Amino acid sequence: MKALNLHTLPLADRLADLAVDALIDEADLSPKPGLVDRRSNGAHTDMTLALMHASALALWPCLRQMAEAAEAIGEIGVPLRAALGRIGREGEAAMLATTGGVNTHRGAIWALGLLVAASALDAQAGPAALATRAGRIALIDDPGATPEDSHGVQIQRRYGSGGAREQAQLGFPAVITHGLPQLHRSRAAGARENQARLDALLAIMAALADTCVLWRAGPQGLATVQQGARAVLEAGGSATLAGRRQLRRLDQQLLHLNASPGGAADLLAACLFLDNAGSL
Ligand SMILES: CC(C)(COP(=O)(O)OP(=O)(O)OC[C@H]1O[C@@H](n2cnc3c(N)ncnc32)[C@H](O)[C@@H]1O)[C@@H](O)C(=O)NCCC(=O)NCCS
Ligand SMILES: Nc1ncnc2c1ncn2[C@@H]1O[C@H](COP(=O)(O)OP(=O)(O)OP(=O)(O)O)[C@@H](O)[C@H]1O
Repeated sequence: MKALNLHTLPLADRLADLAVDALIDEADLSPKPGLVDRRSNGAHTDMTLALMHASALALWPCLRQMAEAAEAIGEIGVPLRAALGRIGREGEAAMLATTGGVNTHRGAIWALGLLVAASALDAQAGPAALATRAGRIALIDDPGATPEDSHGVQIQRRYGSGGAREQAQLGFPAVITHGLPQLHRSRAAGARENQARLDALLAIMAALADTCVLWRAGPQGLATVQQGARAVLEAGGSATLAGRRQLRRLDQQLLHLNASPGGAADLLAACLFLDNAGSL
């Protein structure tokens, strides 16, 4: 039987496949502190692993359309930003229809949408160049945006924290400076892939002002998340017994605080996407 040559699939299909794979891998990764994973629903009462999977799969058409729009428009500017905004809002509607109104992947549509579009403009670019290019798209005002009072907007007002929008506009520093280097360091040190990914998530958590955490647990909760994530890595990471003990402790603390690092989880998916984008 002739093997299927994946490279014959259109670029936009391959990018959407890669992004959905990253979302599924993020959801499956266990044990994640406070988040939905294979073990439990973490600090969430309205989400399950099956719901995360269904949501991820429902986003495939939206991610493919974003890549197609970038290929068709061919350059960074207002027309591309407007197209991504429109498709992103349709993606959010598809997500909410699939989950019965639960916000499973809002931040992920934003981060992966920008990265998929950046990759479609130049599939040969490396992770740092893709993140910078995604940041340039995020800096453009979306002419179709309507004012909203999301949790992120309220947190920005209360604490001045820039959240998902600013993280993208800066070129995803939590991923490029923290998540990806930690993923590579842990792999090089002999950690299993699952452990290297957990370490990458922890490195992102330690660096990020996650508005999901700020919303539910305030600045004190955010400090607990950041310090706890750092403590796991300083103990040797999730490949060591001491690191796993700290990770268990952090998970219990987050459940007690009802806090969940959802923004860091979205950025881990972005990190996994960028790690694999070279294999296109
Ligand atoms: C910019 C976005 C994320 C809205 O941000 P805002 O902070 O107002 O919203 P909200 O609190 O509902 O969601 C934020 C999401 O980002 C994640 N997040 C939280 N903190 C961070 C952070 N510091 N860095 C990255 N992601 C974060 C969370 O998981 C959450 O899901 C985006 O959803 C948006 O503007 N959507 C409109 C449609 C659009 O333009 N889409 C473009 C597709 S490329
Ligand atoms: N494995 C995961 N578990 C939980 N959340 C995740 C996971 N992966 C990504 N996320 C992100 O976390 C966000 C969910 O956070 P949260 O439930 O705090 O949001 P909310 O619905 O805005 O607020 P709340 O439920 O606190 O009122 C999602 O938008 C999603 O982007």
